[in-house]
Amino acid sequence: MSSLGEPLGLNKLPSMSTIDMIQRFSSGACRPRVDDIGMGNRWIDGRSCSSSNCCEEDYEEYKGETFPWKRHTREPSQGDSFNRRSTTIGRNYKLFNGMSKFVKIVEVGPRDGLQNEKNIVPTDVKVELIRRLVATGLPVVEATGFVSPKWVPQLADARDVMEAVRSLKGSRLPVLTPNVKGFEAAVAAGAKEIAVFASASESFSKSNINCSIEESFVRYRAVTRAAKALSIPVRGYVSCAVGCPVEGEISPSKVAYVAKELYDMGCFEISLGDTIGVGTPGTVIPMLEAVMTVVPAEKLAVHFHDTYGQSLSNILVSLQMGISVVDTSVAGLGGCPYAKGASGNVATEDVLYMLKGLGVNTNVDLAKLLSAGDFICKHLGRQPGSKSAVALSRVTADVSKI
Ligand SMILES: CC(C)(COP(=O)([O-])OP(=O)([O-])OC[C@H]1O[C@@H](n2cnc3c(N)ncnc32)[C@H](O)[C@@H]1OP(=O)([O-])[O-])[C@@H](O)C(=O)NCCC(=O)NCCSC(=O)C[C@@](C)(O)CC(=O)[O-]
Repeated sequence: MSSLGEPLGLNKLPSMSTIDMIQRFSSGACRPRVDDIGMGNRWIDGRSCSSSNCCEEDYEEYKGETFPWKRHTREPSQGDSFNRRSTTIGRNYKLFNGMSKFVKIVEVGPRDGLQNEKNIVPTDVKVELIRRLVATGLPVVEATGFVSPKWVPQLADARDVMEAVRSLKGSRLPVLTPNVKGFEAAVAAGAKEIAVFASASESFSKSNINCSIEESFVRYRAVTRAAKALSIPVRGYVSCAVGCPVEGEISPSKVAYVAKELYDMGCFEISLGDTIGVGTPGTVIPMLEAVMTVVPAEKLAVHFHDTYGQSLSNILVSLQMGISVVDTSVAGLGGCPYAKGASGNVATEDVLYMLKGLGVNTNVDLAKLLSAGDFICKHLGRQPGSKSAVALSRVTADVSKI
C-alpha cells in the first residue's frame, strides 16, 4: 500500500510509513449551454518539447526575473523540507522533457479566493491569511484588488489589507487594479506590484469591468504607463481563455490577440485564466499553442478554475509545454462574481502534491500551507476544497489516535 503523503512516481514504489509521512509534513449557474460542452473536446496534435533544465538553474533564473522596466530580484524564500526532498521521478520519459524543475506558484487565495464570498470576511482574518501564506515560502501572494466596492463589496477593505501587509518580507504581494483610479489607490496603500485583467470574451469584459476589450486596452495602457513611471511591475490576466459563460467557446486566436496586447503594453507576465473551468487538455493545448506564437512560454502563467475537475490535467499539459508559473488558491477557494457558478481555483495543496510527485520544486512548505488552509476554512465554516488537504488531515487525525 502506498503512503497517503507520497505521490506515486513512475519508477518508485512507495515506502514511507505513516509516521514518516507525518514527520515529513510537520517541518446564474455556471453550467455551460449544452452546445458548450464541446469546449472540452478537441483533437490534440502531438507536440514535443526538448528543453530540459536543472532545478537550481531554474530557481536562480526565477530569483533574477527581469521585468520590462526594472530588474527585480527576489529574496530567497524560507526553507522547505518538503520540496528539498524532491525526486527526479520520470525524468527519463520524453513526456517530462520540456518541464521545468522549478515552478513558481502564484497564490491568489486572498483575492480570487475570497472575492466571491457572500459574507464579508473581516480584514484581520484576510491579513492573518496573507501572513500565513507568506510564511509558507510562496513567492507571490496576490493580496487584494483595488476595484470598485460597488462591484466587489468583499474587497472594499483593499486599502486596509494592503497597509497591514505591505511590509511583510519574503513574498511579492501584487494587487488587482482595473483602472488608474485603482492603481493610484494601490500605490498609496503601499502596493509594489499590480495586475490588470482583460478578457478574451467581449461579453465577459462588459460584465466584469463594464467596457469592451478595446476600451480595456486603453485603460490598461494608462495604468502600465503610470506603473512604468514608478518602476512598478504589472502582470496581465486574460480571462475566459478557453470558454465564456455567455459566448461559449473562445477561439485560441482571440486569446492570443489579447495576451499579445497586454504583453506589448509592458506586462511582465501574462496569466491565462480558464475563468469558468471548462477547459480540458483538448482545448487548453491549442489555446497555449496559439498564445505561444506571440508571447514566449517563459512569460506565461496558467490560471485554472476546477469546475469540472480538470485543473490538474490542464496544469500538467501546460508544464509539459514549457510553462512554469501556475496560479493556485489555498484550499481551492474562489469563484468570480461575474462568472456565476464558476467554482474555486485549483487548490494550492493539490498542485504542490502533484508537483512533488513529479520531482518539481516550488520552495513552498506544504505543512504550513495546510495550516493556512485550515485557518481560513475554519473561519469560513467549510471543508477545504483540496483533496490533498482532506486526505492529509485524515492521516494526521488517524496517527494522533495511535
Ligand atoms: C472597472 C470598474 C471600476 C468599472 O466600473 P464603472 O461603474 O464603469 O466605473 P466608473 O468609472 O463609471 O465609476 C463609477 C464609480 O466607481 C468608482 N470607481 C471606479 N474605479 C474604481 C476603483 N478602481 N476603485 C474604487 N472605486 C472606483 C468611481 O469613482 C465612481 O464612484 P462614484 O462617483 O459613483 O461614487 C468596475 O467594473 C470594477 O471594479 N470591476 C472589477 C470587477 C472584479 O473585480 N471582478 C473580479 C476580478 S476578475 C477575475 O476574477 C478573473 C481573474 C483575474 O481572476 C482571472 C480569471 O479567473 O479569469
